[in-house]
Amino acid sequence: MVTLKTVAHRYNNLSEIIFENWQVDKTQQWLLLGESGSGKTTLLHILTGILKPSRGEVIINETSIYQLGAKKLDQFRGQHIGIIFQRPHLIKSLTITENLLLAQSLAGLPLNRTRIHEVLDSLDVASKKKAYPSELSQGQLQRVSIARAVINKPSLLIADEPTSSLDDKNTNAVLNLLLKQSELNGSTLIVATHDKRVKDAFTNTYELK
Ligand SMILES: Nc1ncnc2c1ncn2[C@@H]1O[C@H](COP(=O)(O)OP(=O)(O)OP(=O)(O)O)[C@@H](O)[C@H]1O
Repeated sequence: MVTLKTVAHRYNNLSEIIFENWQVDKTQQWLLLGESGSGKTTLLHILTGILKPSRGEVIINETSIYQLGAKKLDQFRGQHIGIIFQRPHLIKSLTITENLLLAQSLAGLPLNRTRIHEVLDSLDVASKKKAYPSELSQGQLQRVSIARAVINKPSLLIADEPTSSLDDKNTNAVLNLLLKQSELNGSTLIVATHDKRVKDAFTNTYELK
């Protein structure tokens, strides 16, 4: 499902960050751990097609992603990779439904309002579908961010520090949502964090040294 082969990255003249080979199988749930500065964000950018590593190969769903042209890579990302950022990235001038329609459209997929309702409902925010992001609470916004990440049933769902600003109760709630949504959508889940509270929920760990 996801394979990292002899991947390493060097920023300018800094020393090379070397990533151990990694094989992630379909529907597995992984934690990506590492201290600050160890390269988590770099690896997430490499995995999501944003940063071409200086060397090595990244294969997602049998596609070696950095061999795709820019346009194909953009479309591949929209269709196969869902990303949940630490803070919600929604477009303020669009309603929740319009934000999700945009995610379908950017991936080159047909617009599907039934799917949007179904996903919002599974995250308990369907009542907000006509609202604007500024009208939602932080917790609701985070659930909508998860909805946007899973709307196209991505094979790979990636969350970057989803719990670092949350208290224990909300940390558990968000983790459970991520685990449930990855199962519902048949997605492989990778959660990057330095939040040790998250460790117990996962059996697979990739640790950056
Ligand atoms: N654009 C860049 N140009 C130069 N160096 C960079 C750049 N981005 C990151 N680095 C360096 O690469 C190393 C890894 O950074 P990265 O952001 O991947 O770490 P991280 O594990 O995500 O850290 P944190 O948990 O603090 O966000 C660090 O030494 C950082 O200074």
